[in-house]
Amino acid sequence: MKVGYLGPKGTFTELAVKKVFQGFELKPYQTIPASMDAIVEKEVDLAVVPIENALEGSVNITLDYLTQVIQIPIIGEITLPIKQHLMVHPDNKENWREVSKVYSHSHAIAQCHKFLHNQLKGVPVDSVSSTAAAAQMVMEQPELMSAAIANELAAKEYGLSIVQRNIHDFDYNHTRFVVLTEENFDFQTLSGSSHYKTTLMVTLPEDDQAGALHQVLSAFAWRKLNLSKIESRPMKTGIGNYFFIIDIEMKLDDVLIPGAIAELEALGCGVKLLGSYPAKKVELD
Ligand SMILES: O=C(O)C(=O)C[C@]1(C(=O)O)C=C[C@@H](O)C=C1
Repeated sequence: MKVGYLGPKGTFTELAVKKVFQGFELKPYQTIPASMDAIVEKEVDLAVVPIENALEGSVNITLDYLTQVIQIPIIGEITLPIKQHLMVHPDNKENWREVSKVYSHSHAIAQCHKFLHNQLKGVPVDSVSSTAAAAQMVMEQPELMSAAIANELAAKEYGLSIVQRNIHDFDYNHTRFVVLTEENFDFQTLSGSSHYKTTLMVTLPEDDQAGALHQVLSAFAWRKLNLSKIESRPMKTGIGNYFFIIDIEMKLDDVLIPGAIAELEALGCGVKLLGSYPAKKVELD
C-alpha cells in the first residue's frame, strides 16, 4: 500500500508517517492539497497531513480542503513532538548570525517567533511549502547566506549544519496529523492505539438564531460527551458565516453520538461525520 504525505523528504509529516507506517511505500507531495488529491487520483491509498499544532493552532488549509473540497474520511491520528532547529549551509556555520534570510513553513515560523525576534531581529523571514523544502533551498544556495527552521532529519537529508537547537518558543510543542483514506483500513491494529476520537462538521441553521451554538454544545454536554476541540472556520459565503469542526473524545457508538447528531439535526443544523478513528501518540527517537 502507498502512503502520500507532505514532503519533500525530511518534513515533520515524514517523521510522523515513518513512526507508524513501517514497511509501506511512501510518496512525498509538495503541498497539503496535493497529498490529499493523490488519493482521489488513485496515486496513493492513504495520505497523512498536519491538522493542528499545540502552539499555532489549526492548519487551516487541511481543515478547509477536507471540509469544502474533497470528502475523504479521517481513519487515524498521529501526534508527534515537534523540535525546531536553525540550520545553515556548512560553509556559513561560523557566521550564522549574519544570515540574510530565514525560510520555513508558516507554522514553524510562528512556533519560533520569540527566537527570531530576539536573535535574528530584522532578518526577513519567508514562508515556504514545508520545513524540509526550506532546508533544501538553503542547501542549494550557499551564496545567499540563508537559514532554515526545520528538524534534525532535514538537516541530515540536505547536509546542513544545525547552529541553534530547540528554538521553538514553548517546550510543549506537538503536532497532530490525520490519516486519510477511502479504503477499509485497520489503523487500530497498525497503530496499536485504542484511544478513539470522532470528528464532526456542524453548520448552524440558516436563520440566525440567538443561542444556536449554545444549543449545539448542550447536545454534547448533557450526554457527557467530552469535546477535545471546537474550531470555527468561515463558510466563505459572507462575513460572519461560520461552520464548526468538533472533536469528541470517544469512538462512534450506537447511542450517544447518534443521539447528539439527531438532536442537532432536529435543531436545523447540518451535521457531517468526518471520521471516528484511533489516535496514536508517538515519540521522537
Ligand atoms: O513543514 C513540515 O515539516 C510539516 O510537516 C508541516 C508542519 C505543519 O503544517 O504544521 C508540521 C509540523 C510542524 O508544526 C511544522 C510544520
